Amino acid sequence: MGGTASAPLVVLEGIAKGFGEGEARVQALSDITLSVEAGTVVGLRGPSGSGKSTLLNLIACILEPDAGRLALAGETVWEGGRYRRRDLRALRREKIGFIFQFHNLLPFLDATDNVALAMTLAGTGLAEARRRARDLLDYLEVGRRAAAMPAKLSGGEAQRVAIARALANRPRIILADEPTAALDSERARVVMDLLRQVAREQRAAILVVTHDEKIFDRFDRLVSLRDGRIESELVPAKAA
Ligand SMILES: Nc1ncnc2c1ncn2[C@@H]1O[C@H](COP(=O)(O)OP(=O)(O)OP(=O)(O)O)[C@@H](O)[C@H]1O
Repeated sequence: MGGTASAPLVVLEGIAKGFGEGEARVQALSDITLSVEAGTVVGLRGPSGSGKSTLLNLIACILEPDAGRLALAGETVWEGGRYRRRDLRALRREKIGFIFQFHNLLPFLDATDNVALAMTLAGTGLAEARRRARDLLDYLEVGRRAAAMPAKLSGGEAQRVAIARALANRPRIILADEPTAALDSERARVVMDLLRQVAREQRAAILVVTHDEKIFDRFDRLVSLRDGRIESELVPAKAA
């Protein structure tokens, strides 16, 4: 890793993104400059339509920016009107883990295989993938549910399985879209504390889109978007 070890894992410089043409044009993001270091959990908040999902999708290379520079894990990924990497799918698989509001577990695979699948798709053999899946489920304290089908898991358990899946390929960057929206306060805090632990122990950068005020104190930084711009940023007071 050498010189890039201490560089921020996510860097956006002057990023802009619009949708549509002419009268119907919507400027979803304007002049976004933001860096996220390893070991940090950043919250993204803002009113509906302020650009939170667009920002996450740009970092994930699912949407292409119109202007600016995007660098992930020390590598410039988009600049000067084009992607600097050809294989965006491989980039996503290697560098990024995703966690969604509704965990999106596959209903016909048990917890272990939901996690293992992410690894086999990336080329890991099935036996090794299952072994690591069980280790991850243990790490997230849901190991005793390893053989359960998603329909039998509680919301909090399912979200931990989804986090295990997001960690499967050891991504340094984790993007989460409202990961606690379907959970009560207690479980939401547990999930956020797990994400904090992952950030610290695995030196990951985690960005979480959230409307959920009950977890605001769990972030290292809380960035507020309004009308596609960064309106403010604060360091929340930490609750015990
Ligand atoms: N694919 C698209 N085509 C056209 N307009 C879009 C598209 N995606 C987003 N937008 C517009 O871009 C702006 C930002 O949307 P975005 O979904 O990023 O907001 P958000 O902050 O995530 O909102 P919410 O909290 O409701 O999910 C909105 O005006 C939205 O209507």
